[in-house]
This record gives sequence, C-alpha cells and structure tokens, in this order.
Amino acid sequence: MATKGEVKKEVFESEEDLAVSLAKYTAQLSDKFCKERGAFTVVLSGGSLINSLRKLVEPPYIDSIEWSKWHVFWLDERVVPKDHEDSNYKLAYDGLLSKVPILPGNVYAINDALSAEAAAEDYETRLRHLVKSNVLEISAASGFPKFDLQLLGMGPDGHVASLFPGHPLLKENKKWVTFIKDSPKPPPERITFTFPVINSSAYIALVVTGAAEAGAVQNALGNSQNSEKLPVAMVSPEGELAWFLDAAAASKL
Ligand SMILES: O=C1O[C@H](COP(=O)(O)O)[C@@H](O)[C@H](O)[C@H]1O
Repeated sequence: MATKGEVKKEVFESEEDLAVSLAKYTAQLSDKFCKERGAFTVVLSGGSLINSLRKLVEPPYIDSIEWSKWHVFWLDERVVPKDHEDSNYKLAYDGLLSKVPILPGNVYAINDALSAEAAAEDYETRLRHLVKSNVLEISAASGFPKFDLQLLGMGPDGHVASLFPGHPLLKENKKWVTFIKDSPKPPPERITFTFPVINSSAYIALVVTGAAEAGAVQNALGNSQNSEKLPVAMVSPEGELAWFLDAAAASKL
C-alpha cells in the first residue's frame, strides 16, 4: 500500500517514455488490487490522458491484466450524447475500452438522456449503490468513496476534472458528484467528481504533457510567484500521488 500522502514525481524525456511507464504503473496497481480484493476501481479523465494510456492495449499488458475485474468510472463527463465527439466516454471507448475485455456492466458511463443536474445526481446514486454492493470502498477518514486509482489529466489553466480555477465548485464539500453549466472550456455543461472524492483516492496518477501546461505545473510543484492556488495544486489524496510529467511540462521546475 502507498505511504499516506506520499508524493512521487517523475519527468520523462518524451511522452513515449511516459506512456510506457504509465502502463506499467497502472498494470501493477491492477494486479495488486485484483489480488487483494478481486476488483480494481479505475477512474478515467478525458483529454490527452487516453492517448497516454495507449500502451495498455499492447503486449504484455493487453494479455496480462485481469480486465474482467476492472470497474471503470469517469472523473468528469461532458453532458453530450455518448457518441458525440466531445464525449469523454467516446474518447475512452475508442482508445481503450473497445480494445480490451472489460465487462460492459462494469463500465459506468453518464446517463446521457438527463440534464446536467440530474446526470450528476444519477451518477452519485449509482456510486452509492456500488458502495452497498462492496464494489466501491468508503474512506474511513473522509466518508467519501475511495477509488483504487484515479487517472487525472490537467488543462493549461490548471483545471482537473471539470473543476476550474476560481470556480465555486472548488469548495464543494458535501456532494460526491456535481454539475457545472458554465465551464470556461467547451462544452459548458458537465458533471464532475468533487475534491473530497478526488482526495479520498488510494492512488492518483497526475499525467501532464506539453509546454502549455508548464506554468500550472510550476504553480503546483515549483516556486511560483502566483499566490492563487490552482485546482491541480489542490490534489492531495489520502494515498499516493504520482506525477507523470514529460520534459516540456516540467520545463519551469
Ligand atoms: O475538459 C477536460 O480537460 C481536462 C484536460 O484535458 P487535456 O486534453 O488538456 O489533457 C481533462 O482531464 C478532463 O477530463 C476533460 O473533461
């Protein structure tokens, strides 16, 4: 198990090297949790993260991972149909889920027939059912659900999930899943995990690539003059936080 609050940071020369290491990290945690409790609860972001997971669908991982024990969730989702170009589900389906034998019943996508508010409520209700059926654990420390691994991306403005700089949702401390109708990044309507859920995770991998992200990485990890704490700097899980950075993203550290 990770040491409580441990923060690891690795800088890779290239995004290709990062992708190799991220697949190994994910596969090792999958192995650990499948052995320990017969299931692995994994939370995906949208955006560039899915491309960085591409090595998982290649040997050796495609054959060695116990895909049938995976339960897949979304950190945030855009309120669009599941076959829409903006859908984080579609991105993950095309890049990962359609290529591996994860059980369709273990893939927890947004109900895209609902409004943003209702979809967030529905997602939280489904998470509560999964706690009752012991698929999901609850953190003894926080009382929020404790996922095994959350795979986080980050935008150039330092947002994670659909939690944007300066937005009141950063302070949400009761709901597990909430909604936003004024996302500064399109599309405007989204649902998102809240910080208490993000920070109750056993493991978080924060995966950041590209020079456009370097300022926000500096805000979270370096000697930034900027006193405003960006959302990415609020990521602080109960368990381990592992930063996966490429050289460009780490260039201001
Ligand atoms: O809108 C979103 O953006 C972030 C970051 O995306 P990236 O393409 O800059 O990596 C992503 O993590 C989030 O899930 C998504 O909805």
